[in-house]
Amino acid sequence: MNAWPGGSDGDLHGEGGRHDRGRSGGGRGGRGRPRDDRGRRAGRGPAGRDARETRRREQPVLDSAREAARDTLRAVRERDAYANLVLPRLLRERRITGRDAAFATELAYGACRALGLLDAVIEACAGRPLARVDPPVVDALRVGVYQLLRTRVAPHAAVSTTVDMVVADGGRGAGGFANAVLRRAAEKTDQQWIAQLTPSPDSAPVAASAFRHFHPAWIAQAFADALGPDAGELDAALEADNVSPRVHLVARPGAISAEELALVTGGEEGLYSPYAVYLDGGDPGELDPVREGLAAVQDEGSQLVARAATLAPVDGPDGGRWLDLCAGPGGKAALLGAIADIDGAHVDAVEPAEHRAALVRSAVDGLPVTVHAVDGCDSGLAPGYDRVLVDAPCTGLGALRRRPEARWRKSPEDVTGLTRLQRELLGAAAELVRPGGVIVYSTCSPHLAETAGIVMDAQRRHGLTALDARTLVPAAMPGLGDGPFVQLWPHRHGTDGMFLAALRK
Ligand SMILES: C[S@@+](CC[C@H](N)C(=O)[O-])C[C@H]1O[C@@H](n2cnc3c(N)ncnc32)[C@H](O)[C@@H]1O
Repeated sequence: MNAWPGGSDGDLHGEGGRHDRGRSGGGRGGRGRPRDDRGRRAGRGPAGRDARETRRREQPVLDSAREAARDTLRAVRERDAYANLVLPRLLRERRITGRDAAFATELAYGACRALGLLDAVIEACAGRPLARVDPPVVDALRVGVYQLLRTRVAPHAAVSTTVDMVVADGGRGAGGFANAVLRRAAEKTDQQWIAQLTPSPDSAPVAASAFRHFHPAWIAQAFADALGPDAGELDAALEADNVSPRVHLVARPGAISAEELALVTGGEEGLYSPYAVYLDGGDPGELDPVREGLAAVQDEGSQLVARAATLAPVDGPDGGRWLDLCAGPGGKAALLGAIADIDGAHVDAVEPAEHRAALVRSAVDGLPVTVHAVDGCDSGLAPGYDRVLVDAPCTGLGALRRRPEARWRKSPEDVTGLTRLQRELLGAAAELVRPGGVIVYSTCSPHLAETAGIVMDAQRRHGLTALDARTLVPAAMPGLGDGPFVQLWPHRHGTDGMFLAALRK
């Protein structure tokens, strides 16, 4: 198809290759009228406007939503920025609101997630590796190809607006190159490109699923390993990372019930955690119960982990000495603290990073929690705890849906360094818990090396006994497998992919 009617083929080597809005004398589409942000044709204006438009057409017409998306991708690439921190700031600074803000968000986050497919298509169309394309041009092409393959934006609008951005940034030669790449990309649908570029499902089924659902193959393999006999759910597990999660609130026990919180916020009570409320939109920071400290944003899976740490059966009476060994930024410490307040217990919360320890202090304000800015592997705290929560630093593979670019940043090498720390922290917990006391070990990752591997190693080395963690979450939860550990999944439970094990000394 001709994505940009009347357009030149450009130059795949990035030389010359003027794109043709000027040549047609009629603007984009050669029909004499410019398009709006989505490529729709604008109505004719009063006398004098046509002349102004002709003059304007000689300059690239920039589009604030697409530029914000392109600039977000640039910040992610150049300075390892988080897309979901950069984009809201750009939208605020540039006063982009309403539908334009929603469009920019879809483009920026969607392109970050789909990077594997977008880059493979760009390489196929450019006939050269991405490393040999000017990086700022790549940023714009990612936004353009995303529109062509994953949105309902008219192809000619996706092409022309992207070429405009490239010309404004890199000149007409770069614009011609971008035009040619985009027109080739527009010749096929996303499904056709996926069919053409996916590794063979027969010889590499996991890599094929990874490509289809925009994940690095090693992450898809880690999910498949963790799903084990349910590896047939791999596609669903990967696809769940491509959807932004609903906001979950936690109703602080003793301060407000989930039922009251749902009524006040217009939310819906959670399916599993007795403290959870789901919100459909809006800024949770604006809600009165959140501003007043009665509720906070917290994934339902995290709520279940903190709750499990308070429920796991200890041998003998619970003396009320509880420990959160990896507390920053304080979500679980706050829930533990609220339950401790009701149960007459006290929580020590450990977080070595001073700025994160400060976040814990603020989260637990008014609760029976003492924050210690020390290393959990060598905390200096006196042993004898009844309950210890080790919510260990991990790869975060269970929360990829929260950070659009995260999956492309992580590497298998990250796992090695983290498992060493996880082993040490669980060893420290085994020293600090009293005989008969319990440790709850959790990660926001389903990677077996970080989950069952660490726990089984600790059982052997420290003589800990695994309890059936399935009894510590609501019986209504489906798909908990054979135990004794619990692995939550976004596609099954709507929570982050939290892992949870309970061990008694
Ligand atoms: C997964 S996060 C914990 C999240 C927290 N439990 C919550 O719910 O808000 C892991 C935390 O462990 C901290 N951490 C890293 N190294 C540590 C260590 N040696 N000892 C204790 N905590 C550590 C990290 O700074 C991070 O804040």
